[in-house]
Amino acid sequence: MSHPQTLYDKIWKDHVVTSQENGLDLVYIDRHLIHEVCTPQAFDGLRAAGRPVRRPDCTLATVDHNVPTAHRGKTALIVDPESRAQCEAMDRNVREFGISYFGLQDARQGIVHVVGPEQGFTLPGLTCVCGDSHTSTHGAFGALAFGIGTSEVEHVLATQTLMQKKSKNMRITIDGTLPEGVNSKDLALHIISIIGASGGNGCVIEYAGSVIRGLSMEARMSICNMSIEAGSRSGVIAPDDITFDYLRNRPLAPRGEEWERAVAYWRTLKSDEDAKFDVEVSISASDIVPVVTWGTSPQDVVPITGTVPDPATFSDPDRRKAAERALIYMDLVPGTPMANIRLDNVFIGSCTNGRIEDLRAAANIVRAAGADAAVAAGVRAMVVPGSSLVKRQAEAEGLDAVFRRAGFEWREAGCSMCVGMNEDQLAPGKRCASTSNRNFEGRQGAGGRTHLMSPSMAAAAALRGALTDARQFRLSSSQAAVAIEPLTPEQLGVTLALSNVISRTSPAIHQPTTRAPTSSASGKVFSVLKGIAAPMYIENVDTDLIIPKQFLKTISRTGMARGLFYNLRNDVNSGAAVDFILDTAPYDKAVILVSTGKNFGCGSSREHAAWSLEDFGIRCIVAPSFGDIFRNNCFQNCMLPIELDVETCRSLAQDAAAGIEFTVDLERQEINCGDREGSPIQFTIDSFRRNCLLNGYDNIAATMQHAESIADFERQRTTNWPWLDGVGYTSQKEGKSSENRSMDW
Ligand SMILES: CC(C)[C@H](C(=O)O)[C@@H](O)C(=O)O
Ligand code: SF4
Repeated sequence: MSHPQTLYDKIWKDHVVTSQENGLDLVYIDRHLIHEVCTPQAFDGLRAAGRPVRRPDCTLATVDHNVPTAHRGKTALIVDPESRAQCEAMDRNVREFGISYFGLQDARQGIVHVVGPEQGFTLPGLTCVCGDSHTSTHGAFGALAFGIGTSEVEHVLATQTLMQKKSKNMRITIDGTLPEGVNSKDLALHIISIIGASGGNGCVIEYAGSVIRGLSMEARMSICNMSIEAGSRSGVIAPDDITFDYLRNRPLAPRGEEWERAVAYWRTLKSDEDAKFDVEVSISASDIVPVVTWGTSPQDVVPITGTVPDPATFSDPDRRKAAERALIYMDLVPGTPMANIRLDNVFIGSCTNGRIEDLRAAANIVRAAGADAAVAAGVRAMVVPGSSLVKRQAEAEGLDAVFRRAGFEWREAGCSMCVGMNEDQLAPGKRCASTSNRNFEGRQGAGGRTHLMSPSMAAAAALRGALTDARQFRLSSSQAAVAIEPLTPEQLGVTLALSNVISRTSPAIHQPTTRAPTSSASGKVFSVLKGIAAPMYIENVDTDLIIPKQFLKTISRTGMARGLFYNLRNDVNSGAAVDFILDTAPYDKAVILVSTGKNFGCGSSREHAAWSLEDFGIRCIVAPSFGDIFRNNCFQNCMLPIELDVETCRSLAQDAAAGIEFTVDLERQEINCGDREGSPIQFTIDSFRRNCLLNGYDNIAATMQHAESIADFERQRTTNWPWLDGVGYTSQKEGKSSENRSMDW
């Protein structure tokens, strides 16, 4: 009998193109979603090396982070020049490389993680990546979906594969019944508060149990979306009839006989009864209440009926320090009842909670508050649908009217104030109730203060002008929501307004030339690094803190040192430099960073974090643990992330604080400094990564040595899962050849 397997094991096994002796696997990628922030440099890389996109039929593009939400003009009308340049780069790249694209004026445009499922691009059993950390969202379909950095985006565009190390298996089982007024966002935040923001490091989380089985697809997406905030690479939920019902007739889902075949396969995608998980967590649903965050990490969760915690009560010293810092940033005093905290802004939207069910939940609170319900005086409340189709659906149901009547702004689709890369930013010192996923320092705007919560809680907060228990607002039967007519498949594909059809073409596979691994174009290698190390004592240093959003709006890879730790180095209001270790001698020449706090580089997949450190001169980071995507991004840039236990990191930080010079020797895998000579600290790096760094290999060329195996895998894939090939949008606009047709449908 074969070894019992988890769902993750099964998907992984089905996608291994070839296994390396060093424990890494070359994994085939079925679906690649792309957006404008993390791709310009990847396309430039392809162009420079003369490489094509291998599978345009498996790639789908949209614009979301930089788009205005006040209007829907052409790309050329985007006011901010950097935002415009990123969107224009996307317009150009999709055209040049022949990729299906939902541009700014397309009726299907939206946040990449809303668009993929909406179109049936996301399916069970597949591997899905995107240069975005919340790619974990797509795991709700029983897919293995994870975020990657820009170099890996380029790798996938060129090879349709990634060299990956398999993660551990973690299962979180939620049984029982969710109490009334408690929803999937409360559940997601509750989970993170229990396992912590680094609780899922190195793992893929499978969500299981009766509560998960009872959730809608949209609720499951919200939960998988937040997996990254628990430090895990991905979340996954076994597909079932709820999944299949959601997908049936979506524009890119298989049809007819192929649908039947797909469903039969999808039904096998579940963990075997006695499969072993490396980590198991059980949660009782009845323990969960409506929650909000009080601090600057998504793990800082408290019931809305509770009070701001006192850091002195935290036994873990690092946690205590982090809490003290968070309370200063959030301008909160321990013991303050959460429901007494007044607000300036409310943001309802994002890839966590910008779907139709989220907007219905928020609108139901407004309806329940009565005909003269109104946003509290002095509060600015925005509703930003996750996609243009969600917006259209909400308008068909009259939700926009409910919001507008009460004084909410009804906007166009995009990421908006979740990250503030467009005009929608939280002003310094302002406090926002937000349905997004990150309450990091400066996340919604430099100096802004974010409280995370569910859509119903955010709507209730908008009406009261303070954090509020949404259970106060109950719909009477006469106020119950009107009958809901979902958009038809035709509307989802927008075939009436736009003459695109979905066609199954035999996939055009574009092969890059096979080359032996050569030194990377940059010529960078890593062997021995000597120099000053700077200590850092913050837990969960997120990549927003390493480099804030305004520095992601570039289309180049260079000149990013200016953005490094920008909000720690500069006063939020005046922009003037403040004391910061990296601006103080001798640390202004640091080549190594030693973090005593775990989970360094958590959060966003922005490779800009690695680029900015490197541009500053830092090529090695030592920490007790790393965010998975950040760690990979370091390797891609010939930088060395070294994981050591907390005690060793603390002791190295002491040496760093004493200004002692360090030597990091990758060949020997050891760190020497001061009087450690003779008894160096040992570390381990897997042999593949080590070789790449020592020799400065071009990873894409290394992968293309397996060109034959990749082609074999693709042939087998066409036989086993034909629905994964060649499903794409084909423009049938008359008189336009595929070369010169507009991709901005
Ligand atoms: C811009 C992108 C890299 C980023 C992410 O990876 O998450 C963004 O979506 C975010 O939410 O911070
Ligand atoms: S987390 Fe926010 S910024 Fe990132 S993809 Fe989702 S909505 Fe966009």
